[in-house]
Amino acid sequence: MSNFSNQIRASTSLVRRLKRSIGAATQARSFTTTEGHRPTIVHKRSLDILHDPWFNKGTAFSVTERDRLDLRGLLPPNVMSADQQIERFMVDLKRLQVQVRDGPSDPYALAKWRILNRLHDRNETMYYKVLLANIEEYAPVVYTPTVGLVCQNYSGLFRRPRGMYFSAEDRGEMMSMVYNWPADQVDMIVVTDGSRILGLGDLGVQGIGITIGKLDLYVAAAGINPQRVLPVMIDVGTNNEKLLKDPLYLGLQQQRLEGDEYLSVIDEFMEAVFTRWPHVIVQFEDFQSKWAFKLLQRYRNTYRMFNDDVQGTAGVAIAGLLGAVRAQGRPMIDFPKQKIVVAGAGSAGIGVLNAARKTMARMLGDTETAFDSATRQFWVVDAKGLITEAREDIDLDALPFARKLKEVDRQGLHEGASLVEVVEQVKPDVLLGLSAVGGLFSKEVLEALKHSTSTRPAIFAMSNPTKNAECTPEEAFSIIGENIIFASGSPFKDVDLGNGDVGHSNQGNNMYLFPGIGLGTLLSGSRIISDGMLQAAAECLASYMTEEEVLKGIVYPPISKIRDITKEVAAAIVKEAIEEDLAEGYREVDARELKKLSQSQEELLNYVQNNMWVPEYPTVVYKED
Ligand SMILES: NC(=O)C1=CN([C@@H]2O[C@H](COP(=O)(O)OP(=O)(O)OC[C@H]3O[C@@H](n4cnc5c(N)ncnc54)[C@H](O)[C@@H]3O)[C@@H](O)[C@H]2O)C=CC1
Ligand SMILES: CC(=O)C(=O)O
Ligand SMILES: [Mg+2]
Repeated sequence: MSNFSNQIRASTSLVRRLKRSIGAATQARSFTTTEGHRPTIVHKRSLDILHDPWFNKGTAFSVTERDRLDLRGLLPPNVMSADQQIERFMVDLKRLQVQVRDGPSDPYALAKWRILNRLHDRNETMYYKVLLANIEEYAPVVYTPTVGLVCQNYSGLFRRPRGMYFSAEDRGEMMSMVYNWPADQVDMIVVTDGSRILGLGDLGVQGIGITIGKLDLYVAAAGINPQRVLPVMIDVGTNNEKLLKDPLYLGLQQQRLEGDEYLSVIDEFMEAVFTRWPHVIVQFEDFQSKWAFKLLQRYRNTYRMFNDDVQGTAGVAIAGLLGAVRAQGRPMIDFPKQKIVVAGAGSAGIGVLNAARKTMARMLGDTETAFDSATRQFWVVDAKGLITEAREDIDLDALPFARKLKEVDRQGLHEGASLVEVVEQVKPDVLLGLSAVGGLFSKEVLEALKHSTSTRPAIFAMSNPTKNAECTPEEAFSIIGENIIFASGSPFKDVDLGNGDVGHSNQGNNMYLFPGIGLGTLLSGSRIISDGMLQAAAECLASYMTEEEVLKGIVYPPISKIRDITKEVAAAIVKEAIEEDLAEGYREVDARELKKLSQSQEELLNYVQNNMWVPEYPTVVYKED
């Protein structure tokens, strides 16, 4: 344990291969006669048929065919005609041609994604080998920012299905549908309902792209076996008017289910996956805020699940915020003195606020007074401006952070004050954006931040993808000056400050935590994912950065180190699960043995490392069923 981590503890008492063998040995025979008279006889079902270019019809399989061939849930729900399929393909092809001529950047990224995606479909070992060896170059393609563009264009890009689709039409069927997935063991599921994909809003069924991107990182960073990951899309409809009217949209064309109807679908899904795979871990991803918190509360004490946007983001933000304190040359225990303005009070913003307040309060002694005092360090601005107790219909999750009217009055502020006004008056140490509004940290806002009382103001422009970042590092360094800390959710290049120095652009993204949270939970065999485990993950990330790096303004590791940091985070999770008596062991390592090996950090790290899948070809032998 590093000094830094000890300091935290002391000062705060912080305290798939998919069963491709199915049918592989069976040979398909086809008796082709006059079209429409005799059926084609196949000796394959399920994914094998979708992966067979001779018999695959993709989205054109009829509902009855889907039932006969065990395809329910393996395809998006909307059945397409062959003409529609061709139209969709041509629209996509022509759009790409036009865009290649007119503007190179997006199509280039999409073209790279397509090439990688085809490799993913042909050869997973090679795909992950390529990804891992070039993670700095390709993470931005398979993950943010390009994955956002992929989701926006998914109906056009869709070729081969990957993952499972559970739709509102599948109610009552999910318990049997889960058996259509060919893998008997699934370790990690990433699920979305597509309601808030990155900062791009409701993308309906097209949101499956983000679950695939996140699971790519699970394999690359955490070494989760690719045969044991499952991307899931729960299609309860969409409120995206454009998609509702689009004849080529692949999802259910109805308004989203709400209330108990919505909950019953998610409940049924959870029950089904945990019945088939009792040890699976489910990561909720990009659910709109109004459901993110409710679902987390509903399931977190019963199932092995977490919400990445609420909890993963919070941990990453805490690590960065602590790094920003150290970068000022101050002890980390000064964190509770930081004045923090947060723009955005959705699932991510509120998640960060709750966790940051808790960390401060612990540092101050964990009393009620400490909690109150910590709360006063935050000013929250949403679409309606500064949140105060005068806000009508205030969101219950934001209520604890509503500023008292008397206080804001003294500060020359008021209910609904603009972000510029707030930054001008508060002169914060940190300006953190999780608003999904690109350019929100305008010239005026950044000018106002020049008057920060901090010796080294920190700007966290965390919204994704790139175009939604609240500001760019060039803007931040050029307007505020060299002596700042900058982090963004999607990657930006470092800034050449013109004097031989570099302005570091950190990537503050939950990718530094979620793979380790999943891996650590798996290897500990913990029944649930506790706050303590998440706190341990955040502390581990914070302590990963050396004093020298932090003083240079580097508060997050480079993505090239993602496997290493993930291993450390996983070990921290395992250790905490053992301490909280939640660990039940993994495979042949039972709880007692786990406890024993966790006495030595080296042994614990070896245990984690030895359980990480590596993309190397195994020797393949054939055996008849
Ligand atoms: N860097 C990272 O690791 C992560 C980044 N994010 C990003 O955070 C963003 C927000 O995600 P959610 O909280 O789930 O979304 P959300 O839609 O629930 O919340 C957005 C919030 O921003 C506020 N907002 C809108 N316009 C604003 C304005 N002009 N000024 C101030 N606030 C404004 C809204 O009122 C709302 O409170 C997304 O872009 C997402 O990509 C989310 C999770 C992780
Ligand atoms: C990074 C992430 O989870 C998001 O932007 O939603
Ligand atoms: Mg997310």
